[in-house]
Amino acid sequence: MRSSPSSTIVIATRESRLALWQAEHVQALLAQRGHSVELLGMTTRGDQILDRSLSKVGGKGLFVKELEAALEDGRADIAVHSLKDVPMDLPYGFVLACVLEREDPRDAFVSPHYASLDALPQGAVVGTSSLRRSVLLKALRPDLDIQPLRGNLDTRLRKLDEGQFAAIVLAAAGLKRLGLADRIRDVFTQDRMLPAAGQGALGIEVRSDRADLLALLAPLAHQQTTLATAAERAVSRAMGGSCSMPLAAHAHWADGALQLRAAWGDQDREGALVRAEVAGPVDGPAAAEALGLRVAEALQAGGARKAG
Ligand SMILES: NCc1[nH]cc(CCC(=O)O)c1CC(=O)O
Repeated sequence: MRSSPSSTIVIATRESRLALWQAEHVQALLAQRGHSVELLGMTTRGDQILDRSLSKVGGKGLFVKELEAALEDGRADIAVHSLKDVPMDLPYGFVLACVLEREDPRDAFVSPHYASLDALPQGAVVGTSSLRRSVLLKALRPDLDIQPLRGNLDTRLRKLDEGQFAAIVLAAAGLKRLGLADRIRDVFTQDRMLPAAGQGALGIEVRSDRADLLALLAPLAHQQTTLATAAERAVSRAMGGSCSMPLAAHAHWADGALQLRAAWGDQDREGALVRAEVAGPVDGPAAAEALGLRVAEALQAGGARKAG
């Protein structure tokens, strides 16, 4: 049972430095609105399994299940997630209450010795455990030796500094949030490396029966990010997306329209990428979803195959 008074909002959070930053960020936003907020730190299966590629051990749900258990039994009220790590369909009884304004959605090139991907010598070892980043890197530089890289941000940077890799590729958002922006040597433009659905955005999950929290959190929503990420997540959902599929989806606003791009990597044919792009006016969640479905159809028309 929770010991705090019921007027205090309890945030369930993983205990990595990034997760804590994100939970504290939401804590500060709610405090500004006069709410009292406490954090409940937890270790998830995804944090414990560090020796295997996540795509082999059950996917991204690994990072959210324990947090949902805390919401279920009332130990906590809300869970703050990197939207990228939130499965496309939440378990029954849970909803995303809101999506906050997005940080930099791009991927970053980090290296002690080289200024950019193009500057890497032939056959250089590059660390990433993201299938999406692997296929996009292979498409840009087929000669590279892509090796798995797991662990939280500090662990990944330490492995780089120890010399295990010539370079690593990480989300710019995480580095910026932790004050590590000076480690970024280069950022990838979206025509070179398209981000994952939801990258850089935060989502707040609650139990769907908590109308009180849905109302309280609604003002934190950022409408443009909400619609852009809804379109991105619709592509992923339509493709049966999980982290075992190399799929990129990113939407940005241009001239009042939402421009949605996606890329799908064929794991059977190294370096083969299917790309699709659709733009249109989007005035609400249904239109965002429809844009996502159009892009998923275009991917499939180009040869992309759904999972499962
Ligand atoms: N999969 C791990 C993960 N989940 C969220 C982020 C940080 C960036 C974000 O908020 O999207 C990261 C690290 C990374 O991809 O380098």
